[in-house]
Amino acid sequence: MQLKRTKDGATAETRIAELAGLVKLLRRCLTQMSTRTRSFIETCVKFEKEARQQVESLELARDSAAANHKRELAAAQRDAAQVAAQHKSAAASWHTDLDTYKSELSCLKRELERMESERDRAREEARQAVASRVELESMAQGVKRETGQQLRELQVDHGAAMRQLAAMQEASERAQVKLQAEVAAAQEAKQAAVVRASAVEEQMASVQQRLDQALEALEATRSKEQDLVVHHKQLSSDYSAQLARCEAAEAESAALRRDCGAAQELSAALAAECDARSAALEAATQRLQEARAAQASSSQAWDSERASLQGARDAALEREAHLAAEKAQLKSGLGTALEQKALVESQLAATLSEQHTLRSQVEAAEAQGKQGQEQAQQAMAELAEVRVQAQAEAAAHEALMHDASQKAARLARLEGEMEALQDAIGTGSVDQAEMLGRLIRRVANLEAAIAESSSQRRELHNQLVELRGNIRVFCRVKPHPASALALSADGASVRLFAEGKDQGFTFDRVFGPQSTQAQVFQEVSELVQSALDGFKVCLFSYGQTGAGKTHTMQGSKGPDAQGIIPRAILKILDEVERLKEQGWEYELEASYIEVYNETFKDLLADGKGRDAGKITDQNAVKHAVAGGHTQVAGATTVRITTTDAAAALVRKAAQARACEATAMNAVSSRSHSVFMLNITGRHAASATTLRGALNLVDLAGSERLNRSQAEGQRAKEACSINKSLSSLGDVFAALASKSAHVPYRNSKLTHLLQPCLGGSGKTLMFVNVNPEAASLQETLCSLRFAAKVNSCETAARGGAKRHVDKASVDGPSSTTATAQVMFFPLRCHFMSLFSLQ
Ligand SMILES: Nc1ncnc2c1ncn2[C@@H]1O[C@H](COP(=O)(O)OP(=O)(O)OP(=O)(O)O)[C@@H](O)[C@H]1O
Repeated sequence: MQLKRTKDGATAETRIAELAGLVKLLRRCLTQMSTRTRSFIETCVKFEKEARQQVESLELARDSAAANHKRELAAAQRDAAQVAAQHKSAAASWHTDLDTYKSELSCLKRELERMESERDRAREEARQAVASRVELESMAQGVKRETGQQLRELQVDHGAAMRQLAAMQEASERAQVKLQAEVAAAQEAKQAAVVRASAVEEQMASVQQRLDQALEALEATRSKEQDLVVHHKQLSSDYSAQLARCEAAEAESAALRRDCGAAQELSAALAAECDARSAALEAATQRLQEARAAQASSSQAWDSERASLQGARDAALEREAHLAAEKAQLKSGLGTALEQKALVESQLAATLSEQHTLRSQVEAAEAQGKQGQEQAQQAMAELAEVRVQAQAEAAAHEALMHDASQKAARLARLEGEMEALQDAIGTGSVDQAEMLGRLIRRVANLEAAIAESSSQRRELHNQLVELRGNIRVFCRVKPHPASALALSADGASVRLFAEGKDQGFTFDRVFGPQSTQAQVFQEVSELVQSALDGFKVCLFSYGQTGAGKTHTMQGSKGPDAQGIIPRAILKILDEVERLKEQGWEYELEASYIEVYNETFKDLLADGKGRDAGKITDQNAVKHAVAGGHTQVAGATTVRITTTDAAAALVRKAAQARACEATAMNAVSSRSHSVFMLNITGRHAASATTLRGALNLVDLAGSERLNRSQAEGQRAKEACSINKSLSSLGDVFAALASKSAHVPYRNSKLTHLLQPCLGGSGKTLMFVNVNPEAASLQETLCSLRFAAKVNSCETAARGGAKRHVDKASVDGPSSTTATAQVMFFPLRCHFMSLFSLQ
């Protein structure tokens, strides 16, 4: 302006002089400027020194605060855990007690019911037992009575039978004696009768003889009589004849009388004759009379004889009759005696049979008596048994009653306790409710404290991670029998002899050949946790082909051989499950991208072939503003909810990955693969949303072109790989040199990973090295590259940022705020520097 303003009439000399003046002025200005700059630089240096001191003091304060925080957090966690445990244990014990009481009560109730039913049953049984006992007793008494009666009867019967038997025996004996006597008498009588009978028979014989004689005499008499009769008849006939003759004579006498007159004369003559005749008649009459007298006398004699004979006969008959009667009597006596004997015999037999019967009866009675006795004994035994049983039952009943009363008392006591408890619960419901409310409040406070402590833990954890550095480098050495590398004992450095000198490299962690996948993941798990806490996290595996990059990232089959990707997914899913309890809801969206020849390829796309899943859009990478998620347009996004789904996704991607044979590694990955997991966590209670991302990158081999002898397509791949790796190196270099411009867009890979690589992300790089002597140069290159990355400090640009959205008016999360406050002075200082520039 001064130079432009040319004064009128100014000459060259004046203008030179003027310019000289201006130059002087400028020199003065410059001098002043340099003085001021110097002083400013000095001030800056001073200020920086102060700032450093301040930072140091702040760091100290922060450390102490962090330590305090940690201590407080630990104490709070302990307190919270203690209180939670106390609460839990108190609630659990209270619930357990209550449950125990309830179960005990229900148990006791059940037991009581059972016992009551048992008691009722026992009562019923006891009643039945008593009734049966009474019945049995009555039965026993009846039996006893009956038995006694029977016994008595039997005894009486027995006695009577015995008496009867004795009497009968006596009677039978008597009867026997009598019978014997009678028999003897009968025999005697029989003998006598026989004698008498013989005598009678003799008599009878004699009588018979006499009778016969008499009969004979009678016969004779009869014959005589007949003779007499005949004689008489003769006489009678004679008499009649004589009478006839008399009559005739009388007729003749009359005739004679007449003739007597005539015959008187003649009578006289005839008188004379009559006389003669009368005299003859008289004589005949006389004779007749005499005959008659003789007859009369003979008849008298005969009559007497007859009478005597009749009498004799009658006597004999009488005697015979008497004898017959006697005989009959004797016979009847004999028959009677025989009958009596038979009777007696039958009586005897009957008596004997009766005796036998009686004996058998007696025996039966005795047997019955014995049986009765046995029965009685049995009944007595039964009775005793029944008594014992009844006593036992009574005792059992008593015991049951006692038990029941005890249990009833226990139940009553428990019911009382229960009532008391219920009263306590009822009356203390207010206290209980208060207590419960207090407990709930305490639990809520504790949960809040836990949430707070959890967020503090996150903050502290991230501070810790930040303190360790937002770009960290781990070295992993592949196992090899002839290792050209020497690992230090501290596990943080590695040494190798190359280019004529011993060279050492220090990293955040060095994993030896023996280190396992689990140990490796253990070290990176905090970064995975950071992704869940809302950070953009990126993990690389870098190294020459065959150095173990895929092994580290992907691993192989089997739980022990699994690499970081499957383990990270597992951890995240576990954490998501665990955080659900704290009210966090997480959403996991995964993509698997391949960067091949500077072109994106969707590894989850369906279809086969070279161009399958190829993303032609050059602006496919979309970084959302305000900490949102990065998306690759056209790439498949899969929502992960289970480990199986994640495993299937990883498998699919691994199959789709472009693997081509090279001279160095038969399955060498000629592309970079990026497993992108966008994590969104929402906490409804605190209206918080976290947006984290986990990018797990398996880089292509970093070997030099000539070594892999790649040609054509392989050479193009190698160029592309080298380009993207060198771009990655450039980004790290820019970050390391705190360059204003970081060339993220120089490669697709760095562009994709920009949010993680930048100051607000967290990066971990694995440098995988093959310790074989042949790979020494490549190993040296890899280690040098890793060492450069390790020297980067992205925290100087504001540190890692947690991407938290809060619906409340609190503004950004405390973590972010802390991180910003912590680095504010430095940033201001550099900002002012940049403004001056
Ligand atoms: N730490 C290790 N322990 C055991 N085996 C290993 C280890 N590292 C690598 N390997 C084995 O070495 C071989 C090559 O490893 P890997 O495929 O992981 O190499 P890479 O670096 O991914 O190679 P490229 O870049 O060509 O894909 C594999 O068989 C793998 O199992």
